[in-house]
Amino acid sequence: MSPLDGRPVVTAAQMRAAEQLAIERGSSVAALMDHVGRAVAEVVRRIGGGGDVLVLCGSGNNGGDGYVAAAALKAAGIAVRVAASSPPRGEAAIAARAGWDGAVETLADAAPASVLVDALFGTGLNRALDDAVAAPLRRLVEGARLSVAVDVPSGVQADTGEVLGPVPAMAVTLALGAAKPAHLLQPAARLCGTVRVLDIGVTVDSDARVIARPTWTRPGPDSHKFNRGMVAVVRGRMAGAAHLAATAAMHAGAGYVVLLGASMPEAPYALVRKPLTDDALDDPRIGAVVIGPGLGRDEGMREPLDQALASDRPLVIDGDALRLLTPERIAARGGTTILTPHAGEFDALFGAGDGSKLDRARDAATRSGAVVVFKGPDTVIAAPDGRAILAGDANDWLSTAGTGDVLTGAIGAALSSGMPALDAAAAGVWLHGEAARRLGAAFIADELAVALKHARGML
Ligand SMILES: NC(=O)C1=CN([C@@H]2O[C@H](COP(=O)(O)OP(=O)(O)OC[C@H]3O[C@@H](n4cnc5c(N)ncnc54)[C@H](OP(=O)(O)O)[C@@H]3O)[C@@H](O)[C@H]2O)[C@@H](O)CC1
Ligand SMILES: Nc1ncnc2c1ncn2[C@@H]1O[C@H](COP(=O)(O)OP(=O)(O)O)[C@@H](O)[C@H]1O
Ligand SMILES: [K+]
Repeated sequence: MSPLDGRPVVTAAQMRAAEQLAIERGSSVAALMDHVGRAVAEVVRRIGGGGDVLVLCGSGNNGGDGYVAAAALKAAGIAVRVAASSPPRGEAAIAARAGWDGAVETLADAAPASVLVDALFGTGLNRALDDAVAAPLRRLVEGARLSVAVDVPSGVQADTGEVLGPVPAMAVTLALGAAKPAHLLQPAARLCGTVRVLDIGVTVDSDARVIARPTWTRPGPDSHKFNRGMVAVVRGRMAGAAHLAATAAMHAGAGYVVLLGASMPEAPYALVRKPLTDDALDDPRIGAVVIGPGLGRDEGMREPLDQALASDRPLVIDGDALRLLTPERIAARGGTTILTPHAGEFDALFGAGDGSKLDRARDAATRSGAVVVFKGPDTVIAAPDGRAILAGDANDWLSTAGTGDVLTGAIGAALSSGMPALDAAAAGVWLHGEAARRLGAAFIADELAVALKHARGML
């Protein structure tokens, strides 16, 4: 469990609005900066192991935080130096600089220290780092035993997770007041190291949150196979993919899983096999229909897809099925739908588009009226009402064939248990991520499908 779990995720503009509200209620930029700088100093003192500290300060308020932190560290008896990229500009940052009574070195001349604090640029970064900043930053991070970024690593675009230039990876990032998208979205998230949210005395709220351990009830004395959740998986051209999704649904805890479009009994015998008929899809006990894994993109596959869309059952649509649809067609369906595209499927369905992965997922959810699980090394789950859930730090070993099919099955199991669509999508993503974390390295999708049961057992 990460300390970020369930925390709000805010953009730079939302953070500025929250800060503005705090200011209207009697605080000031200077007071907030003082609070932040002292809080940063306290963390650096605790994790710095008594080593000497070098604080790098930029021209904006991020730099202001750095000057306050340096003064507080010095007052606490720590050996600390400051180097700046350029002089402070805003009123609060100028006042913070005035509160630092030591020398200010240039970045080019500064020697490394055992602890580096990066307070060059935060949410105000508006262009790539110059070489004159990027090169010394890299040298000083490489020369430090521990590197700590204030708010975001300098060079990272807080809202989009883009990395503007050759930005070095930090060991720790202290997110001020709330997580920002860059703490979860790649490629920036990898450069943040361990992220901790520092309380800065500002109340933030957001309709975007970090994924958290789901609430997913365990079977009880009243449970039977149908009320645990019944999942129907539609088989297509590549039977293995539907099989993986079905196995995943079973190990995610569904009570009854049926593979539609298959008839011969074969192991696992717990998986029921039936022909795909309208009747089979309209079984009112079905809590989720899963279609798409290995379906095939040829015209012949439109018929089973049409059958699934016409059913009034909650639907999880993945893989090839996404290539045969349009957002308008999905929206016209009504009812509960979850889409699980990877980047290629997303672009094909919704267009390449601008904006962050979070913006694009939200836009896709609005257009399709569906919950969209935009997968990848980071996963963004968005609902048509604007709510979003971000999952970072996935196990990169998930980048192997069939793991998406496993995710689809896990989401199907959660949806069939009666969870609302956004919660079900998040529960599936969490379970999938946790199973992958437990498996470690070089696992295959078949093992991942089985390992879901260990993650499910934790809930
Ligand atoms: N608001 C508040 O109440 C509080 C905010 N807080 C803190 O403030 C941070 C946000 O501060 P901020 O908005 O001043 O922006 P910041 O990230 O310091 O840098 C912007 C400056 O850098 C410049 N610049 C940009 N890109 C550049 C580049 N590549 N290379 C070179 N220069 C570049 C740009 O100037 P320009 O050159 O564009 O005129 C601008 O002057 C936030 O992350 C948090 O740490 C806390 O103290 C709590 C209270
Ligand atoms: N580094 C990574 N690269 C690609 N996918 C990743 C990575 N880390 C995690 N994943 C996850 O692995 C799964 C891959 O799904 P997908 O691309 O649909 O595979 P398949 O179609 O073979 O089943 C998704 O859940 C995705 O979020
Ligand atoms: K920074």
